Amino acid sequence: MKVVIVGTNHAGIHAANTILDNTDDEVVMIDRNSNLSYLGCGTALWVGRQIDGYEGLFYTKREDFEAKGARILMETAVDSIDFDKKIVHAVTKDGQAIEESYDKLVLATGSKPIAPNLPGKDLEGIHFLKLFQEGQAVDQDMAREEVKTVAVLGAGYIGVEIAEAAARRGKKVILLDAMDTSLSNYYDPEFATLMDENLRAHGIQTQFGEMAQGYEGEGRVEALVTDKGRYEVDMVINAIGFGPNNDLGKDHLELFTNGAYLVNRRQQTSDPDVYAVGDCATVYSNALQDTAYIALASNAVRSGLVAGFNLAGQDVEHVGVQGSNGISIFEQKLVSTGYSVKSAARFGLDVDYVDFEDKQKYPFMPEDENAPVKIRIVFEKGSRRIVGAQLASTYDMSATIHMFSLAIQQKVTIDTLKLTDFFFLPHFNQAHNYITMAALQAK
Ligand SMILES: Cc1cc2nc3c(=O)[nH]c(=O)nc-3n(C[C@H](O)[C@H](O)[C@H](O)COP(=O)(O)OP(=O)(O)OC[C@H]3O[C@@H](n4cnc5c(N)ncnc54)[C@H](O)[C@@H]3O)c2cc1C
Ligand SMILES: NC(=O)C1=CN([C@@H]2O[C@H](COP(=O)(O)OP(=O)(O)OC[C@H]3O[C@@H](n4cnc5c(N)ncnc54)[C@H](O)[C@@H]3O)[C@@H](O)[C@H]2O)C=CC1
Repeated sequence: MKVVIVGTNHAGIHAANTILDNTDDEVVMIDRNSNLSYLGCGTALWVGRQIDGYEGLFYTKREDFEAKGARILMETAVDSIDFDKKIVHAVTKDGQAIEESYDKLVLATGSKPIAPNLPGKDLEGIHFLKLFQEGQAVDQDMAREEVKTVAVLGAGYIGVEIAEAAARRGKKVILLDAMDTSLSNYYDPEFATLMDENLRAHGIQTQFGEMAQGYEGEGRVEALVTDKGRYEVDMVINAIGFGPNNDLGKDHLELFTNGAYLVNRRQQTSDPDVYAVGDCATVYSNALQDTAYIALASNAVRSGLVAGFNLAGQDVEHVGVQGSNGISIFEQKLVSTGYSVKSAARFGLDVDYVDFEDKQKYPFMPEDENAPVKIRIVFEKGSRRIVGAQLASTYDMSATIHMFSLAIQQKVTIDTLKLTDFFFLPHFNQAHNYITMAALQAK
């Protein structure tokens, strides 16, 4: 069998490795970029000089796939697919048109940053932050002495992380968002405002509840204008979310409401010979118990594995996802899974919640290794199954969210959690720990 994979980043890589490790199939991998496996999560760490450089942000290379027998065509853009004849049409970097036939096709074309369609959008100094090359452009622009003020449009995950990086580079940073807090897609205001205070405490100016209306400047951006003000800036980074890159299959395959390729639990699209994985495809949300779109590397990796196993002849169903995520900015850490109270309402879930706050360890433990942890557990009224959790602390409590992720997946109720056995050792936690104490509040 011949499998063609379009897109060789996280999702495509994991599909390819799974097929190559489990079959003798012919595998052809095609990507328009010159690099593969770039961990975008490291961009802010590198730009903010928290790590030495970008070299470690690539975890595999073309030679690794060639060694396993794959043919890999980089800097080759697929421009169309004949789904009836099962032929992929592409153009190499030298402008040569090529064709690849397939028995099975994997679309792993990822996502595109949403581009604000505002006056002045083509001025110099306005950036996006997805590709490695875009990270390099941001890094180089920030190195310029004249760039003193950086505006970040969108206070989601990318925006907050790059705002921290710009502040660490000594820039004056203005972080703007249409919503009233940062991270509003992931956290309720009681948690998001902790991040907002943290950002402001580190000198970042937050302008929330403002809609950008245009960029101004002569050749290069000089100001960002919103419905509430005009901000003089030397550089702008746009980070208002991702949308699925469905260019190749949108006229042939069934799509989700946002344009993502609709896939079943085996990552198969409406064309049984075409699989879609990663940010270009839908996921099954266990919290919602329905199809959703959640662009995350963690989802890309797992969906690539599922498609790979099925293409290798193993019948594997995706268990679904919770959209578990985390962020660590200066000292503040936030992790969440499933839905917040706010996002549950947006998705039509009728929920209740419990809150608790306590120190991670007993107060007799050294102060510098201890800190308060705030937790919220969200559960569905009626079924009482857990559908979300959020935690905030300066202590690294991040691993706790894995348990909640599994709880949502397995439909654990808030009542089960009340007496669930959690180990206790003073070095780590308290006997009446904040998970138990929060769950016990549920009426
Ligand atoms: C700055 C940043 C930080 C992030 N941090 C995190 C994080 O901490 N945790 C997390 O879970 N997620 C994070 N993400 C999200 C994560 O990077 C994405 O969810 C992930 O990259 C999706 O992987 P993918 O393989 O589906 O798609 P992509 O990474 O978008 O890759 C798609 C590939 O397809 C190729 N392609 C597209 N069209 C064509 C074509 N026509 N012909 C040939 N090739 C094509 C592209 O060149 C690309 O290589 C972050 C993203 C960014 C930008
Ligand atoms: N730590 C992690 O897990 C990370 C995950 N990612 C993922 O990458 C994807 C893209 O990240 P982001 O671009 O940060 O998307 P996002 O969805 O996290 O945030 C987008 C933000 O832009 C705001 N916004 C939307 N339209 C706007 C407008 N017109 N004007 C002002 N603000 C506007 C939204 O309110 C939101 O806060 C997401 O799926 C994210 O989860 C990215 C970085 C880190």
